[in-house]
Amino acid sequence: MIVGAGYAGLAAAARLVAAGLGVVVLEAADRVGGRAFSEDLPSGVRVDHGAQWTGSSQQRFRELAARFDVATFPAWRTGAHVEIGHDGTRTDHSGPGVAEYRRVTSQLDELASTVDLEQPWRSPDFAEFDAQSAEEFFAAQTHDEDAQRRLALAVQAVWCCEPREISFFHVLFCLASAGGFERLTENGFAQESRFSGGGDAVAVALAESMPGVVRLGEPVLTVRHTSDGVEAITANGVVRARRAIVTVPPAALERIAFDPVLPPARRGWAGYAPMGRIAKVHAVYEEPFWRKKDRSGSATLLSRGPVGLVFDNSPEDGSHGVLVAFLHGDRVDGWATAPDSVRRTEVLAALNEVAGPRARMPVDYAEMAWSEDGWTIGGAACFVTPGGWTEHGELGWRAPTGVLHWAGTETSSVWNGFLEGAVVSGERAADEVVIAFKNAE
Ligand SMILES: Cc1cc2nc3c(=O)[nH]c(=O)nc-3n(C[C@H](O)[C@H](O)[C@H](O)COP(=O)(O)OP(=O)(O)OC[C@H]3O[C@@H](n4cnc5c(N)ncnc54)[C@H](O)[C@@H]3O)c2cc1C
Repeated sequence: MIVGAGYAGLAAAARLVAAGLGVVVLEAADRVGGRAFSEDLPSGVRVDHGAQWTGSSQQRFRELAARFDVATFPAWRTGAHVEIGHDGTRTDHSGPGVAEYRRVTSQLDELASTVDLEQPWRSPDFAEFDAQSAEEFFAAQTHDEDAQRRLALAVQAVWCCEPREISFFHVLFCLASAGGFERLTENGFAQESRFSGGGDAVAVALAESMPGVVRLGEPVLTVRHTSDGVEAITANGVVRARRAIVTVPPAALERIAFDPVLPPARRGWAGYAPMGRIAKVHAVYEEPFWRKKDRSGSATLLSRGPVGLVFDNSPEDGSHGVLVAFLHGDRVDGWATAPDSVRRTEVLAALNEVAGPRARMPVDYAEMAWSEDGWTIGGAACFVTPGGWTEHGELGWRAPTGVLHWAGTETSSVWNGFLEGAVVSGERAADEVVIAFKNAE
């Protein structure tokens, strides 16, 4: 059995079905896709509340998309980028601190190149890097406050937390898993293209390719496991299997009662792996009016407001204009709990800064704060707090617990935190199950 019908669970299921095994996927929500969730707004525009981009170096995911004829198109980028500085200064280029920022990020790449992705605890200076936060490392490398603000925004954008919260080793590990800082943060890599049918289109196609396998609206409440098998008690009954692959993010494990309780390392790991905080807000317009002024619609906001990044998320056919605002880390916390009208006003004020007064008058408007999502409880992924890798990485990260196997993007050595990581993790866990069955024959 598989717990969770996000990309990890569906990729695992497809691998097991291909190996001729009987599989059931238990999904709490009433849809597949997990952190990839697309929706048609009243204007007819389809938006991605969750994952939206893919890049050509995300090989397994692209292969799956091609298998199901899910088309992609290049993300909209032409025109000038806007940057709003911490003091509100607006420029059409990058402001101060860029050279120093680049010096530190190339240092990060150098350190990341030494990370052992399969056994991270064997990496050089592992314990030293894991003991400190990214903030501590940055402060020791540069006194340039503008560069530090840029580094902070990069951490917020990628890990959806603050530099003070995240293990510096975890930053290096993720950089290594993606192939470098540039691939994570610069246009044309992780943000190269979007899906014509939405970020969950491949998930929907995968589920449809395995009729009867996925059971929606079936949250797993308790998992009883022995050396002989596993029993999941769901809201609808009991499901039994020889092995289980659990794909929920570590932070969501606390919603499942395990009997017997999970080993200390696995529980400890989950305690060091909180979910990031992210919200996306889409504002839809009759046309992408910013392009008439040769603006790309993309912006970096180093100012104090809730919005950190803005992109042109217009549909492929250009029938409407869509701006998407990203809110991350501390910036989400106060915003998400503010009254509707305050949240909307703050986001539209930021879009006004970026694209001009027409941005204040969208024809459609949609918010999604992932911390409010009942089953995923945050995003884009879990991050690891200082000391977590050292305390529990070796035994708690993804080593199987008897008949329980662990998947989900957080367990991936490749593109950890991304769709690609989810697929790779699901296939790896499925292979563990197949090998376990062969060994038992
Ligand atoms: C706002 C946002 C933007 C993102 N943008 C991108 C992007 O552009 N590109 C990219 O590559 N990645 C992006 N990501 C990350 C990407 O979405 C994730 O890495 C990926 O979807 C994780 O897949 P998963 O299968 O590991 O986990 P999930 O998608 O979280 O799947 C886990 C599933 O388990 C279910 N579940 C939880 N608890 C239970 C339970 N008790 N019983 C049964 N089911 C349960 C959940 O409902 C969920 O469906 C983004 C994420 C977010 C939130």
